[in-house]
Amino acid sequence: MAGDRAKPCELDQEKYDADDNVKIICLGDSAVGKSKLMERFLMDGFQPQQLSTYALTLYKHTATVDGKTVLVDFWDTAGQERFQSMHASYYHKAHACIMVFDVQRKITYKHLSTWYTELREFRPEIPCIVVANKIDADIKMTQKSFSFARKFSLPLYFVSAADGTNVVKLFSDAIRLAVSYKQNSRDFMDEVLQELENISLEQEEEDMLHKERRGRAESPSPS
Ligand SMILES: Nc1nc2c(ncn2[C@@H]2O[C@H](COP(=O)(O)OP(=O)(O)OP(=O)(O)O)[C@@H](O)[C@H]2O)c(=O)[nH]1
Ligand SMILES: [Mg+2]
Repeated sequence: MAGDRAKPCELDQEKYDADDNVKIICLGDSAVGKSKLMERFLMDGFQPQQLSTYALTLYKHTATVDGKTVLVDFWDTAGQERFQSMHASYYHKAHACIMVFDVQRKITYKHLSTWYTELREFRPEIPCIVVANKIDADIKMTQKSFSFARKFSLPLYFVSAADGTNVVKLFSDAIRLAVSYKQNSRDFMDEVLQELENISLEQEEEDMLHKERRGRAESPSPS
């Protein structure tokens, strides 16, 4: 779907036409393949060199969900920040989370619980997908049952950024979940209520102005 690929310079008109805008964050230890997964999905490519994400990378992407244009912000950051804990703004208003571990390094699987605890502190309700990456390196791992996902009733995807297995499915499902969360969550209701409040405040202001003007018109002018 060429139309769904990242187009950094052409977003303005699409932004204007878009029905929705969602934020998806990526969590997981350093070198589990977070950036490579995004690269694979957004650029349909894979450069094997190891380059740890330095600060924050934000990828803008346009997708179509049920015939509607959706703007997606993918947030990617360095996994080593786990030891200092992620800045709150990383989680702020996120609509879905992709949480990655490396099937070749057990420790990255063990650390999922720390990532998950932090995620839930900031975003108690958002959909979260657990991702077992690098299955190209050890296909037997797809036979293993990873109890972490089951324990928290989270979907588990076996993927490979290197050969592309399940990558499009993972991201398409994450976008779908993010959109549905945004439409149905309390966050959304809060936004609607805030909007209604703003409208009624504007109405009140208008009424006051109207009354003031009428009062001035009715009171006899000093002669
Ligand atoms: N075999 C294999 N290697 C992978 C795969 N995905 C990533 N890698 C390799 O794993 C290394 C780390 O990948 P990154 O995407 O940079 O990892 P990251 O999670 O973004 O790491 P930080 O930015 O440090 O948090 C790179 O050398 C990649 O080539 C995969 O699916 N299969
Ligand atoms: Mg990275």
